[in-house]
Amino acid sequence: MKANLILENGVVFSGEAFGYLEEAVGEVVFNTGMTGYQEVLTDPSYWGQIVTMTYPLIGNYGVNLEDLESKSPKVKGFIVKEYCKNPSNFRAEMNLDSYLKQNKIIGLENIDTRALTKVLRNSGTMRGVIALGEMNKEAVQEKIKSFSNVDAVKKVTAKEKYTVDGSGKHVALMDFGVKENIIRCFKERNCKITVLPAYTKPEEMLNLNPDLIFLSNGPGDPEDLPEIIENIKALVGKKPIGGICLGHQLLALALGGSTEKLKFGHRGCNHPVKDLERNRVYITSQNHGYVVKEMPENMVVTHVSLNDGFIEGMRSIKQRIFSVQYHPEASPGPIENQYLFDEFLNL
Ligand SMILES: NC(=O)CC[C@H](N)C(=O)O
Repeated sequence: MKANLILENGVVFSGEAFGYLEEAVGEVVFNTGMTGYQEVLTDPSYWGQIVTMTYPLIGNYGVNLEDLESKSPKVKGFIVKEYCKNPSNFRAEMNLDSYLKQNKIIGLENIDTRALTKVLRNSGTMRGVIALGEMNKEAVQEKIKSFSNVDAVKKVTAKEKYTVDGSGKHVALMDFGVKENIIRCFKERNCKITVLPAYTKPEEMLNLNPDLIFLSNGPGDPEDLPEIIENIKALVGKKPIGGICLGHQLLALALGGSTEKLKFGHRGCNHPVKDLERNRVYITSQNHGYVVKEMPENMVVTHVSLNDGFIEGMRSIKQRIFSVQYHPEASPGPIENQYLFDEFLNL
């Protein structure tokens, strides 16, 4: 079925719909990973976003039900140059089309994803609509204007607290839309993990008497979460705190720093980052549209992006706080950054 991606600035890309045939509106972003589409689809940080992959053939190893970062796909729509109809892999349980159909997510193929990516890089991330058939300009603008992602964290956080058993250190993990592999990485280190809903009060966190408070990744703009920022302020100095991505941004805001929106974000598994403490460069997995702009007082920068120089990590030895903007848990991407989970636990 013919379908169009219509961007906020009026640019239209025509292709064919696959997956679940229902119109979608969201923020259009690109991911430069060559592989890892299952992990991208199910990463809750993509809530509210239509993701386009720059790699031209997606779906060739199919979909299994093991490599998921949450129970279901979280993207609003998925755009590819070509999706593979006949995957070949011993773990494949279905193809991408069936997976998207089952989960009510629209796909769009035969799009010149390189041209689309160039538009987003030149003009910046913008909202867009995947429309089935024609849609007039007014209707598009109407849909785009009414789109909001401020409640994203509420939609993806755990509804209730739950525990993952372990005999080692106790991690109280605030779930803003946590990726499963973060939990797996703590599990591999024998941790007991208590996963708590995003709006859990600081007293309840402290009553657990954890060894580490951990702030997860998650969707949306960190500045849309003032109540959570206040809750984090009440935890600072009382327990060691670690954070990844949204967790890192919220920590920066709670400590008096600021964040800003990047022109087109960092999304992919091939982003070079320099660890300034080790004087080494690592290739990292990333998915962020916001970044820490002004550092909080008393925090030092530990990691920087070698693509554009933005802050990728920060630490306070005195307050036992350490957080990174990128994804040391990988999934998808290189696993060489998982040493940071030991650093979180060393806090
Ligand atoms: N992966 C994340 O936690 C993303 C954080 C935030 N939503 C951003 O886009 O910057």
